[in-house]
Amino acid sequence: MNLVTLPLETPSPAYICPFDQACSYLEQAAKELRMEQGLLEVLSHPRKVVTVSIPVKLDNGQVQVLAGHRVQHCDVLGPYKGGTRYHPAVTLREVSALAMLMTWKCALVGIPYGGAKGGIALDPARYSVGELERITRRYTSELIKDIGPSVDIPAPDIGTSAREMAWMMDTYSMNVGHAVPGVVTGKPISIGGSRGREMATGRGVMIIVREALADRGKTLAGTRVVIQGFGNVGGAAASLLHEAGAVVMAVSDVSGGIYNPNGLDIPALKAYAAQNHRSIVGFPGSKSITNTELLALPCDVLIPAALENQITEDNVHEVQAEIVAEAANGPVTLMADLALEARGITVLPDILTNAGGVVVSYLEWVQGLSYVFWDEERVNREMEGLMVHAYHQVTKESKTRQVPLRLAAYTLGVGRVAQALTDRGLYP
Ligand SMILES: NC(=O)C1=CN([C@@H]2O[C@H](COP(=O)(O)OP(=O)(O)OC[C@H]3O[C@@H](n4cnc5c(N)ncnc54)[C@H](OP(=O)(O)O)[C@@H]3O)[C@@H](O)[C@H]2O)C=CC1
Ligand SMILES: O=C(O)CCC(=O)C(=O)O
Repeated sequence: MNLVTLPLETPSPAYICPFDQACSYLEQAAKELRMEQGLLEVLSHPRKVVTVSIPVKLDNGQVQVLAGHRVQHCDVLGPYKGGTRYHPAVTLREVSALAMLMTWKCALVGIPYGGAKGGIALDPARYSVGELERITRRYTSELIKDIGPSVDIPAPDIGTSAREMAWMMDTYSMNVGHAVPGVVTGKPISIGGSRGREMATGRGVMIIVREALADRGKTLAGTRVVIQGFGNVGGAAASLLHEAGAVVMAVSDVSGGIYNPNGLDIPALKAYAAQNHRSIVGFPGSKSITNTELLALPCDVLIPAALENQITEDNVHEVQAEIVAEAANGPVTLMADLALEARGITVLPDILTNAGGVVVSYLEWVQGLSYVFWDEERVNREMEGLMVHAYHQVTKESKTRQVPLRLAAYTLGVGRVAQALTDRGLYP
């Protein structure tokens, strides 16, 4: 069998490779499942890796060539599914790690998808809207044979939103000659997007945190929460937790954090951020803090909702939370994960905690394929049902196997994919 092997990157001394970490978690699950070595080998490699050059004419007339990736990890359960990231730190190994997480995430929550992820190494803040549109359209054209509603379905991730999904859908549709809403999810409602998708990942985070608190005999009301990241996921989680009575004491974006021990007025903060070019620093009644200080604040629930590798061996001893809820993908490193466990701090793993986004993407795809669109209340109800069910399966698995929640989530997700591979005869 010819397996795709990823090129090595030149690491800085502090570099923690997300793909190596993803493989380590897979290996732990494989050991727990007593998986055969050959099957582990298959699951450790993405099925397909596409890297494209994206030439773009900038507004000043110069031409720049960007690198774009789409990694398809495994499609045994259904079409590949996963977001598209625009961020300067995007690399092929990062995208490959995120694609692998998507495979386990979809299997864990029981939706018929495989895992994929895409990304372009760029800082969207440095490009005009016109430039971003040209970049997105060219990236989509380059991937035209690799995506499609029954092949691979992109969605938003860091640095992208409904706007980019509309450009992707339009470019794909122009190429095939008719409208194909199902080629992306997270698109605007006017072209077949789902009600509830924009808030879905944050809503899922709120639901999982609520369930974890309930297991401890607690409720969201009065729970002290700290959130790193105030974008699609962190912003929605902050709003919904605030609405549910939690005290959101601190939030941050790339420029830094703000803190008020009595709780931030999240609706007022959103209005302030919208007027202030989306930055939150300087919000009246709050104290400015760094992202490093934010992660060390005493609180009940710490929610990293920005990038990977934020809680590491270097700062894990500073964490003063009872629960760390991974809203971002991979925000806690492998070593930090072990240290948190040793200190009795519960980690709600990313493949469970942030799955609300892909669940509503699935509901969007189902609505589009059936040409029947639901109200937001129904979308939220269906999503909540799947998330709560997955949470209880993970906690049960954790008790049965006597393993932390992450390993329990992995054994469920990886186990289902391995079973499907075996049943389909793809792994004789
Ligand atoms: N969107 C989705 O549906 C899903 C997203 N996720 C994951 O959630 C995470 C966040 O994604 P999303 O909210 O969509 O992305 P966004 O681009 O909408 O928001 C990212 C947020 O993180 C902030 N940020 C960026 N860099 C840093 C940093 N170094 N320190 C602190 N904050 C920083 C950004 O600040 P600023 O705005 O100032 O740049 C912004 O507030 C990612 O890990 C993503 O993979 C997981 C599941 C689904
Ligand atoms: O909604 C989707 O399809 C993908 C969401 C995503 O990228 C993620 O869960 O990390």
